Amino acid sequence: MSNPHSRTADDAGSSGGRDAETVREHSVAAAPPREPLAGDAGLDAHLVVERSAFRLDVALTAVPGEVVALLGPNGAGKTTALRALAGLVPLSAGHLRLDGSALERTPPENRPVGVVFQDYLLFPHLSALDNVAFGPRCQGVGKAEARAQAAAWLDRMGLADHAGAKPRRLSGGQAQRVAVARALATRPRLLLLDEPLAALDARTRLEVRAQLRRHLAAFEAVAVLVTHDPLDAMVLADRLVVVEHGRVVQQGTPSDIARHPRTDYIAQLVGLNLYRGRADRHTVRLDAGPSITTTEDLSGPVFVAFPPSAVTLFRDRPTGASARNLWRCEVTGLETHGDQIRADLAGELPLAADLTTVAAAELGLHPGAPVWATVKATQTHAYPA
Ligand SMILES: Nc1ncnc2c1ncn2[C@@H]1O[C@H](COP(=O)(O)OP(=O)(O)OP(=O)(O)O)[C@@H](O)[C@H]1O
Repeated sequence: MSNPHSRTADDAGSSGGRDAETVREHSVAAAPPREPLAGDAGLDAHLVVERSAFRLDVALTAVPGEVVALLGPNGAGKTTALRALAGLVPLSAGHLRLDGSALERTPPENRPVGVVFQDYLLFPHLSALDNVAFGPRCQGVGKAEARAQAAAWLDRMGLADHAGAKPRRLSGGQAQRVAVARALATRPRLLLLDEPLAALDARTRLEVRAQLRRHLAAFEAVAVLVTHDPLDAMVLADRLVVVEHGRVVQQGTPSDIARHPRTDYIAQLVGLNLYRGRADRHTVRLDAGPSITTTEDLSGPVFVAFPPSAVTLFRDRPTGASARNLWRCEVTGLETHGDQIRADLAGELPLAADLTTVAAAELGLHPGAPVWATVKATQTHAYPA
């Protein structure tokens, strides 16, 4: 979702004359009385949105504390789904319940929903502190208390020194964190993030992704993020919901989906072997399993990722091959995707490997076949967790 409305927040001044719609996007006014149903905590949505040549029909559920990523190609309907959750697009059919309360008819400003937009939409005339204090103020919190709450959020985001800065003085990564703080300061029961890292350069993205992951892990309500980027989705989310042509084509944990992609798009996009471990220079000891040698020189908790195409399989233990990143595995599944075969491997390191049909035939791969798998350190990618 690039810009949910055609206007910007330029006219959001520091005093009362703010654009009503802008206010609505970022604030949660006192919610009308709702009648929660017992045992229905979290999100239960069936989003149906009819457009001239497009129909979104997506069921989405999540429990409090869960981070769900909506992943899909351009035009799949991710943005439409996010806007429907925010109340910026009406449902044509279906339902939307949050913590047991029906929200279909609740206007956006009354939904307990926080949104972080792709371009952040920070109010340019307000300091970082006042941007964050804005939500609590709209909820009726007194000025001093709202500012105190905002200061605490900025502190949590590592931005205490930038509280007085206007958005134009903030780096992309800092502005992103202010936008997250602003959304969280309203204490939403549903946090929506639209391509939260897309506006950042590659280097900043790494750092901000790791920080965002920590904040999302600490967030006790439901978070839904939209992204094109499989790595963002896999690192940030507990569960991926892949949408193509307005429909959910697959959902599951990142590792389930990477190992058992159900469409060619997913196979290409989320084909990523991803592990957590602890780095000591170029060696990462995995939380469960062996070590992986990487080119990055890191220490402490990290992720290591490599694509299935980086894995080379051998029938017999390769002689002369470096002992690094060499694992004995067993084929547990084979799936064809176009002219590629994805092999699902179990063993000391569960992983997915892509190979051509010719290579698979030459290796005589079949479920139960023992194989040796290698990955060059240069084809792995390690980054702080
Ligand atoms: N206002 C609109 N009126 C009619 N059709 C629309 C409107 N906005 C989007 N669409 C169509 O709805 C479909 C889904 O668009 P949407 O923006 O939700 O996809 P997306 O998955 O978010 O794509 P992207 O990743 O490119 O942002 C597309 O076919 C798009 O052309």
